[in-house]
Amino acid sequence: MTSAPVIDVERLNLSYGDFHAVRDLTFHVRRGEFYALLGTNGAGKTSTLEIIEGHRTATSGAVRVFGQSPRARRAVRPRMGIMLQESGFSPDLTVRESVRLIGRLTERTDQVDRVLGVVDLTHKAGTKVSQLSGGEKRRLDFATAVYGTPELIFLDEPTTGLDIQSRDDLWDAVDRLREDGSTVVLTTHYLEEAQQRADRIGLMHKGTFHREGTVADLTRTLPSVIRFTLPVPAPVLPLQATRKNDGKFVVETFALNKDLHTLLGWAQDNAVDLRDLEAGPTRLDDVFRAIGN
Ligand SMILES: Nc1ncnc2c1ncn2[C@@H]1O[C@H](COP(=O)(O)OP(=O)(O)OP(=O)(O)O)[C@@H](O)[C@H]1O
Repeated sequence: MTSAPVIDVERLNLSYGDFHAVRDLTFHVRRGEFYALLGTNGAGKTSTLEIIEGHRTATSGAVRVFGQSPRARRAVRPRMGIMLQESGFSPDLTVRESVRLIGRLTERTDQVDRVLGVVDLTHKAGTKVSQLSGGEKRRLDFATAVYGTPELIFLDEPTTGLDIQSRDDLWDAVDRLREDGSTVVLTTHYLEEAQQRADRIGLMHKGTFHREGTVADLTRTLPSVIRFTLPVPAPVLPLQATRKNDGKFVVETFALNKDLHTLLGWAQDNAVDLRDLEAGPTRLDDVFRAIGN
């Protein structure tokens, strides 16, 4: 990964009438990076992406994509693959015709059969869009990001409605695009997908960043959690724990390994059966839950 920025956003503002949807937002996405733009409902993610994609004009601020205005469509558009939440393919076109259309609209070159293979729709090539299942339509939407291996790919809730196999296939295809050097910008409410893959995350709330950084940056300020249930009666615990309404004990810690070691040693020494034991690093879900607290 080199450090050349593919996307530069400086003090971006967007108002819808009196409503200030994006507020002084600044961020950069580097070439080859996997950047996840996450946030609460109505945080301003779609509005921000629409400006970067050239679909909407900012109220103020500067946005550059490949060093150019996103409004310079002829220069910028062929280099971007945009998988929207709904691509709006005509219901009367076949899958093959739709994929061919992507080539014409994006001015990228590729082999239609290759793209059909990547999105696993070869067997549906002659089927009309209106006859596809929800998941198959979503895979056809994904073809817009795959066609011609664009340098910059936007994935807007890409796995919504996909079964596990199709999700895994989609992420495998994204991995291959990244191996070819593509930069990826993801929005999703499936936080685990971002946690597993994103190099950096911009976490939006009310039009601006609540936090920005790597997953480790975002999670390090919150404690890890150990949960378990105990048989009654049990000897006094070696750690400070809170007993929840469901009977589970919860230990919050910034020293997960050490405290887990202590707990397991105590259980063994006292022949205590630790039931339903769960322990793990802080998850992005917890960072989200802490927004506004
Ligand atoms: N065309 C519009 N006119 C007026 N307000 C709008 C318009 N589009 C979006 N908004 C408002 O701007 C705010 C940001 O919306 P946006 O769609 O960018 O959020 P989001 O982060 O993508 O949300 P979600 O996760 O719910 O999809 C919301 O409060 C929304 O109601």
